[in-house]
Amino acid sequence: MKQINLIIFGIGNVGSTLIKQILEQKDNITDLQKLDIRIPLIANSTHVFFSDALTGSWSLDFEKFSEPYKFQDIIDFLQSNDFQHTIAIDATASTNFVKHYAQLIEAGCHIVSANKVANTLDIEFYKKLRKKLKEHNRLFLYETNVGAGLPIVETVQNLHRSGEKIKKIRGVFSGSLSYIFNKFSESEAPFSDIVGQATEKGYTEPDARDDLSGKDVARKLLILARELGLTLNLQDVDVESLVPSNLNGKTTLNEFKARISELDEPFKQKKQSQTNDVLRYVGELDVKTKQLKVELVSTSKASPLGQLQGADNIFEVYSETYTERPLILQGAGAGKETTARGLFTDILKISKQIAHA
Ligand SMILES: NC(=O)C1=CN([C@@H]2O[C@H](COP(=O)(O)OP(=O)(O)OC[C@H]3O[C@@H](n4cnc5c(N)ncnc54)[C@H](O)[C@@H]3O)[C@@H](O)[C@H]2O)C=CC1
Ligand SMILES: N[C@@H](CC=O)C(=O)O
Repeated sequence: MKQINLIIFGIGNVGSTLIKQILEQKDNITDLQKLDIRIPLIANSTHVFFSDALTGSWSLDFEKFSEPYKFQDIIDFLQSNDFQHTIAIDATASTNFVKHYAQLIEAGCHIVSANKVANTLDIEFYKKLRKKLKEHNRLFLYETNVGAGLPIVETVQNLHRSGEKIKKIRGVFSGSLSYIFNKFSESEAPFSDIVGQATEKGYTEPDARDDLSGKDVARKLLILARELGLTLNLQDVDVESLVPSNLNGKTTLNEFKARISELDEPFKQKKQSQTNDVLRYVGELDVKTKQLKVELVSTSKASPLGQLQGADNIFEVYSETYTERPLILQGAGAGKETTARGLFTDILKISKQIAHA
């Protein structure tokens, strides 16, 4: 029996669902996989809760017993406990938090992340992180960075590592925008109401402008491009933003929320003027030309992109083997359950690897 300690940062939609899934599966995993999974620490942006044994009432315990913390408290906790196997889970959307990855690795943690920031900061940060992981013999998995629980990152990595030349990846990379345009195309509701629904369902980023501006899709394209060895940066992605500049930039999130209905009329007009059946927000990565672009397109309802339902993503991978007809991955591309399950899968992959090392 190997003991695996998870320290979880971010207990919002995804983090709290992950805790629920782990607690539900804990006994099965102990019996079948001989892994004793424990969660000795959970934290949000301000408070941490140290626990001997997290139970189903963890959120009440967190409210009552959590305490304000500095990041050094986490490192001190790891050093004083000297756990044999620790995995740090990043279920935040924080840029500040990823700057602590190096310290976590030095303190012995492997990392599993849903947060796309570490993989999309400048290429120097990206390379340094991988060097640090190598020096300390630690693992970093981030399948949920693209397509939530869909295994697109691993598929692209496997094809690339086995020498398959990937030429193009195209598709709908955003679960929230998939949901938004599916609903918007089929209903009379104003655009802003549908964005609100996507946020309520947990599909959007904490700041929905990260989705609407195309930044989230740009990040996903960049993550796949870097897997293929392209040393590009976020600025290299050509993005058609859906947020007018007067609501982006210096506008606070609360101001944006108060004024989001300003998007209703322009989107109504876009819908009325489209030449085809449905709107789709499409990402494309052309490996040869190193061009990454994100744009709103009007497409036939009968096409694979047009047939998407709910918050589904679709990824079409064109390569030397998959030339005429691409390899296709399709399914829910956002949502707390599917994303948490993706994190859980990454945790088990690392656990098995370290348990058998
Ligand atoms: N919701 C979805 O469908 C998917 C989400 N993701 C990613 O999962 C991550 C989390 O998303 P949600 O759970 O929806 O967000 P959320 O807003 O519901 O939760 C974020 C959590 O992170 C915490 N946090 C923020 N800064 C922190 C810091 N510096 N240290 C510790 N905790 C911090 C917040 O207090 C909150 O508990 C994001 O990076 C998102 O891109 C990835 C795939 C799908
Ligand atoms: N906000 C993202 C969530 C997953 O990464 C999306 O809409 O796809």
